[in-house]
Amino acid sequence: MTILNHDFLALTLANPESITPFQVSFSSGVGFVEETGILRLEPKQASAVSLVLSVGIHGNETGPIELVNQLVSDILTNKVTLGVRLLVIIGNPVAANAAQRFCDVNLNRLFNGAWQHYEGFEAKRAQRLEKAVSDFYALSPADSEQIRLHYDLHTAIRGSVHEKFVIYPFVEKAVYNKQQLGFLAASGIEAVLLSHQSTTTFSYYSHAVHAAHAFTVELGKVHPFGKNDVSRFSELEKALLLLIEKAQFAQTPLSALRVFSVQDALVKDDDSYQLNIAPNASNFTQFEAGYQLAHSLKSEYRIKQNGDAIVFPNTNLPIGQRAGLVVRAIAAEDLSLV
Ligand SMILES: O=C(O)CCC(=O)N[C@@H](CCC(=O)O)C(=O)O
Ligand SMILES: [Zn+2]
Repeated sequence: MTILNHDFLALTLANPESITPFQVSFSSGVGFVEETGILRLEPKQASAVSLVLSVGIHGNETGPIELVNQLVSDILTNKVTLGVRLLVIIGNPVAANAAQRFCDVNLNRLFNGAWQHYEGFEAKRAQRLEKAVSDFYALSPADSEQIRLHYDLHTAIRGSVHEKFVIYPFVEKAVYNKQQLGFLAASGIEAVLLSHQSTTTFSYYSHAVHAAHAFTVELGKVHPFGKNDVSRFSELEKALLLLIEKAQFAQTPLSALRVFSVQDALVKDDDSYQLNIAPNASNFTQFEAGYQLAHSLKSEYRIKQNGDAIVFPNTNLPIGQRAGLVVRAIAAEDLSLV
């Protein structure tokens, strides 16, 4: 018999590939373990908010997993009252057990159906996670009365000038949601990157396919299980509690946010591809116009404007994948908001 024992993370790591579905009750609702690492929590009282919280899409990004596992435990033990529909996802339990970012393929490149071109655990998992999100939102029609949310929580390989930041998925008409930005600012997010193109990430999938307010949320530097200082997530925890218990969005003025537009995605085009940065360079390190940021036998990339900065530099990946983003600061007042 499967026992949840208020510890969704322990259950998931003990059953990394699959689990027989089962149900649990708690005072403010009912929980359905639909598959390993996929827990749907339905409140007793009907709610217009359907919130997806995903963590561990990269197996070694443990801080957000610990944060969300504690939240789930507090709901199951009735310390926190569930006031919204909540889908909790621990994305890649196999990689989490191996303390690795992924096993065969980067799971966060396989959404929007990209999984169809790959094999292995991550490909199957991306398909299963899309189905979980799809089924979850199907129970909350995409109309003006319903609010679909997806916060995909990560930690980054490197340190960062702005410790906590989000990637706002590419939105066709470049109109951004004021309430969501205010909520992110209240959650301790310091910077927002406005994505310049469609991608195959989990948050982009929820935005593009399900019209959810969806964000990749970076919460600091990656650490192993047990080595995270979860007090660094306290503002996010507080804002999530208000959302989960009362369906309210904490708000901080948008002036607290630095905004960046993504200018270019650097793509590794050859085995010879190199980034000309210090090995320990932080995310948001700036460069001067003309600086040769990347080169390979096939191409080079020079900085276009003074102050353009790099985020997520990484060349330890297959040819064809993103080796970094070049971002440029823009004035928050220039954003079109709704
Ligand atoms: O630190 C890094 O280089 C990567 C951290 C990370 O996993 N970031 C996400 C961002 C996804 C997005 O662009 O929305 C990723 O690379 O998958
Ligand atoms: Zn990640």
